[in-house]
Amino acid sequence: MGKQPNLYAFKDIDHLAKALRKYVLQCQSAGFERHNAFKVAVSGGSLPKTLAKALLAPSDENGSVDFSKWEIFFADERAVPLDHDDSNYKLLKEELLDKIPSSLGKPTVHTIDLQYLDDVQEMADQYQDVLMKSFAAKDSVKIPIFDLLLLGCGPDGHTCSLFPNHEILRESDAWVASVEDSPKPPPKRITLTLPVVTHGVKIAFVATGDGKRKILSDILDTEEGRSLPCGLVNEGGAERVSWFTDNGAVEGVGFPRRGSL
Ligand SMILES: O=C1O[C@H](COP(=O)(O)O)[C@@H](O)[C@H](O)[C@H]1O
Repeated sequence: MGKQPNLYAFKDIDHLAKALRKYVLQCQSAGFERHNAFKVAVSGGSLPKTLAKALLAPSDENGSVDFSKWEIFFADERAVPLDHDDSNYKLLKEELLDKIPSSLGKPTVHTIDLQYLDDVQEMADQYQDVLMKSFAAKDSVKIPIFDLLLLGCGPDGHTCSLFPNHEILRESDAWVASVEDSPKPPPKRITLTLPVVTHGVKIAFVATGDGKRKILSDILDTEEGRSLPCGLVNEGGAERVSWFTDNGAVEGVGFPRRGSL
């Protein structure tokens, strides 16, 4: 059997957040060594709240967050104004960005271009240009390699705005794609594509609560689950993928757990 993703299960969100903090700080150090910056893609949904718990905790033996060298991109974004309740940016802003103390520095945050709200393909192309500018310091960059992608897992196995059985899963050229028919509202979105997600140096899923139990069991324990978007990320990212879960989400899941980071 090939290399496997790592599954970590914690007794509650506080313990998960502590471990997630340690993991992100390790990724941050690796990014700073690699290019004196930390390029991270962040999802919406339930992730920003847990992420904020991890990152806004006081500095500890694992180090401290230096947001001044962070470049934050959206793993997916909904085609809505930035102050709309469906905006992933709004969620991240309220949960995390607005609460960062000045002592931790200010991250660079790459939001969608609002002039393309009515044309999501243009919006995706423009966001891809933003990635190109950030990653393609050398002309030869074929795909952006994020230091870390922080992802959620929907109850249907979607991640980013990569939905089960959607043609977007076959996109192999574009770095950013548009979605006009998302099964989960709102329908219009942009998303990083599967090859970009699976090329990340590290890829972390955060999935908590009883509501995620069934889908985690499908993704991690069954053959069918391998073709779900989260299963495809597991397959492509293998040992570079880590799942941060709580006991409620993985009760009954047979996939072997890792002890510690
Ligand atoms: O629509 C979305 O859903 C997923 C999963 O959300 P969750 O609330 O089940 O964690 C999220 O990762 C994605 O960014 C978002 O646009």
